[in-house]
Amino acid sequence: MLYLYISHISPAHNHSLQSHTHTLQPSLSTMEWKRGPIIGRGSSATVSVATTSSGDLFAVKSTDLSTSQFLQKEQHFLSQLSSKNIIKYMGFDINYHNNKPTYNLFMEYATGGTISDMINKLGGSLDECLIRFYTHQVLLGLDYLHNNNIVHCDIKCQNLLICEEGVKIGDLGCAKFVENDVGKRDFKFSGTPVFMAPEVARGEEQGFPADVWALGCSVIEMATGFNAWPEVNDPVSGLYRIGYSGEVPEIPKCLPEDGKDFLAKCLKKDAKERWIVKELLQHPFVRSLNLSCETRDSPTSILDQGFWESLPVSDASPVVTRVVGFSSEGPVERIRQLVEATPSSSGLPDWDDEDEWITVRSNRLEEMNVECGDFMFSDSNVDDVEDIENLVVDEDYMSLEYSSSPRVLDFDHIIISNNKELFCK
Ligand SMILES: Nc1ncnc2c1ncn2[C@@H]1O[C@H](COP(=O)(O)OP(=O)(O)OP(=O)(O)O)[C@@H](O)[C@H]1O
Repeated sequence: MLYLYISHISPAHNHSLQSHTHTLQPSLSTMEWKRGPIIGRGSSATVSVATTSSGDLFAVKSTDLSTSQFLQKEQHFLSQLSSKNIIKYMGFDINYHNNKPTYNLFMEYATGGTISDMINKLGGSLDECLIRFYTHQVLLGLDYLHNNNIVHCDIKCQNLLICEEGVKIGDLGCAKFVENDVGKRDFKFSGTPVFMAPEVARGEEQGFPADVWALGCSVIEMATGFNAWPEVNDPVSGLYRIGYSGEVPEIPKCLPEDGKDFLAKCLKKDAKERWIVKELLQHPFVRSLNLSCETRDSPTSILDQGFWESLPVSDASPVVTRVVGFSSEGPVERIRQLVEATPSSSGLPDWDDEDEWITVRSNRLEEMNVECGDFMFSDSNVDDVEDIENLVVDEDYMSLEYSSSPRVLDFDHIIISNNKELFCK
């Protein structure tokens, strides 16, 4: 395995948590933890890998306390859920980061990144078998949520996380209990415009069928590498088109017949005609998974070693962003409000300005050699690393090959993922 994370923690910026710890889970509430490199950014928060003092990795999703309503909502939902297809909750706390009160949500670290990352890694689209497999896993997660009366409201490949046991649904910041909307004229709706179902774009309702539509859009992204409405450039015209044009997204020709049929069932314009998750779980597209895929040589299972190689850190802001609105205004005013609710106005801190982290992923550092106490990098992109104190590496790093002229670096503290400390200067 080839993950490599280097955190650059100068003594002045060492944010082990001592203050305001309110975690629900004793495992993290009583332990210090250390924030590592940023592994993802969304419109409402920044996600970093983190490590406990015993070297266990987890993910921490953080934002300013003052703008943490989505994160607190996510905590509320995640803390009540337990499913192998929903990202596992591990607690939360509030601490000071850059002298600002910061809300941190702890969850399991999805070592494989997101399905979006996987699409990029595999050259812009996924193999048919992988699509079947991932779709099945997402359906299982949705089935669990819907059985618990929860609509996710923001299903998209960027929120589908690849863990060792399979795909798990993440980012429950937009989720809601469905009965809360019954009879309300001013229900809140949220999500990402190009994944929104027509009834959501029109501000009518956002129930279980909206998650099914978004799953259909996600399958299109898995198959083509593009969102379901590739010609849509801005959310205003996008929401008009989705809500009022009567069009449905184009079904990718590259999908097999059962895949096309599956999508047709997900992308019914009329929410009442759309198949529900339980029906889709019986659809041949996901039912035939084992028959058609098990014997293939290609890496169709996420358990294949190759799939666990490092994925690039997602630097780009999301292509399409989360929006929130109310249905009581007319569509024009509502859509205008949605556009104004883009990340730049979300209050998300500019974590780019932080200087305490250097993020290095293994795909930039494959040429590396390890000697006792020293690490050598041949990657000229690694700059300003003299003060690195802490290195977290997964197993097997010793087998990495080194070539070309290396730079030699010293580290004070080295941890590998099986919790053994190897070398200390
Ligand atoms: N548990 C995790 N393990 C690994 N990576 C994660 C995890 N959670 C989130 N990420 C990464 O961080 C990114 C942002 O996370 P998330 O979507 O939860 O943030 P957000 O602010 O709620 O985003 P959105 O723009 O959808 O509202 C994800 O796309 C993913 O790349």
